[in-house]
Amino acid sequence: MPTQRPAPAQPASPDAVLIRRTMAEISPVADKVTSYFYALLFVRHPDLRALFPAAMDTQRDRLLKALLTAAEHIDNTPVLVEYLQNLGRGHRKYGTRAEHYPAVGECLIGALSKYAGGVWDGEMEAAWVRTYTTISQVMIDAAAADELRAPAWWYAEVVSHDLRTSNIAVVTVRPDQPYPFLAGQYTSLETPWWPRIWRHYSFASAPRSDGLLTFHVKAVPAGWVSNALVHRARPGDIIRLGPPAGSMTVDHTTASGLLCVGGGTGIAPIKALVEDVAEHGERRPVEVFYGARTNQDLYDIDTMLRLQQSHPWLEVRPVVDRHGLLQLPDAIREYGPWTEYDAYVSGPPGMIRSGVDALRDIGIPSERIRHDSVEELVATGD
Ligand SMILES: NC(=O)C1=CN([C@@H]2O[C@H](COP(=O)(O)OP(=O)(O)OC[C@H]3O[C@@H](n4cnc5c(N)ncnc54)[C@H](O)[C@@H]3O)[C@@H](O)[C@H]2O)C=CC1
Repeated sequence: MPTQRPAPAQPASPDAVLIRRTMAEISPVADKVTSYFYALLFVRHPDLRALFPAAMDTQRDRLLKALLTAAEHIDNTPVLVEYLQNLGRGHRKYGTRAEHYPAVGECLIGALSKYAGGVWDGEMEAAWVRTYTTISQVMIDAAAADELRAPAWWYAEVVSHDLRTSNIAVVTVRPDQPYPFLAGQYTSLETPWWPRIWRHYSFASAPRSDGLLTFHVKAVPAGWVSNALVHRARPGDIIRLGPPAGSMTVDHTTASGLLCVGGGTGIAPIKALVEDVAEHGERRPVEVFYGARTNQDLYDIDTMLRLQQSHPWLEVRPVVDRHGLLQLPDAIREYGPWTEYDAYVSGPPGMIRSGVDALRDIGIPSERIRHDSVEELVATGD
């Protein structure tokens, strides 16, 4: 998930125009395109079925969505290349190999040509072939480069499980081999109970000398992985981890302050960023706004206040919603000025959206606002 970048000023390329025309045509029938795409893929290439989860409903449209997002933003090269490299590296854990890409491309084009029949012609097909070839080559190259330096996945043993509220757990694991990452990044995680279903979680601590990794997990309704991690996982269980990803990391080349906004379990990477600044001993001002729906939802406030006690440069402000009214963006506006700060925003998508708007309104330029969330970021870079 790249951080935000300004949109390129150039007009759309001819291929991008054709790609977008296809997208406009298929958007009312996107579900049908997805079903047909997977049907084609599994009928023509039954060996690929084993790379996907037994029940396809939860991530049925993830592959197609990622492909279409990438295709749509084909002109926004820096954002796209970073996104695709990440995607290519991340695909190693599924067992994806270079020879699988043409099969997927052929079924993608098969599904698009069927449902975009009204506008589909040779020129459009050629645009998709070129675009898909570029996308897959970036992913294949990134995976090949990663193979030389990192495993496709890590096993990790749960060493502690701390149920903080009825639906939030702090889970600590020990990877089977060194796991290099940066504070502010996230990983993908698979539990033994739902094979091949992977979910993203941020590291809740900066890298530690004992090599342990901690995650904050909230069980969400119908969240298979999150419910298993909160209600079922126990010390001794073995999970799998994908590679680290994300660029919401601290820029140690500047001395600017950090304005951190964390909502709910989105506080996890913010805590890691605070520890990172502490370890670098830079004494930069760090202001944390920690938002939650209720007092009880501030499940990590004790840790954050302890950090504040040990670090005079750190200010932690809990912000609890009032009568169901969301408070976080307003709270940021009340303080400041923030012109000398870099901003870090982490939490639910709606909070990121309104948080980023609030930060821009008070004069923080987009390039100084960092947050995770692939689709939104690619979209704002549009
Ligand atoms: N577990 C992890 O490592 C990480 C989780 N996340 C994401 O953080 C989210 C956490 O969810 P919950 O704890 O259930 O959060 P929540 O729904 O309880 O909300 C947390 C805070 O965000 C505010 N908020 C929510 N929606 C808002 C909106 N539309 N506009 C303004 N403010 C809004 C709330 O007022 C509250 O202060 C999830 O979406 C998760 O994917 C993000 C980064 C890391």
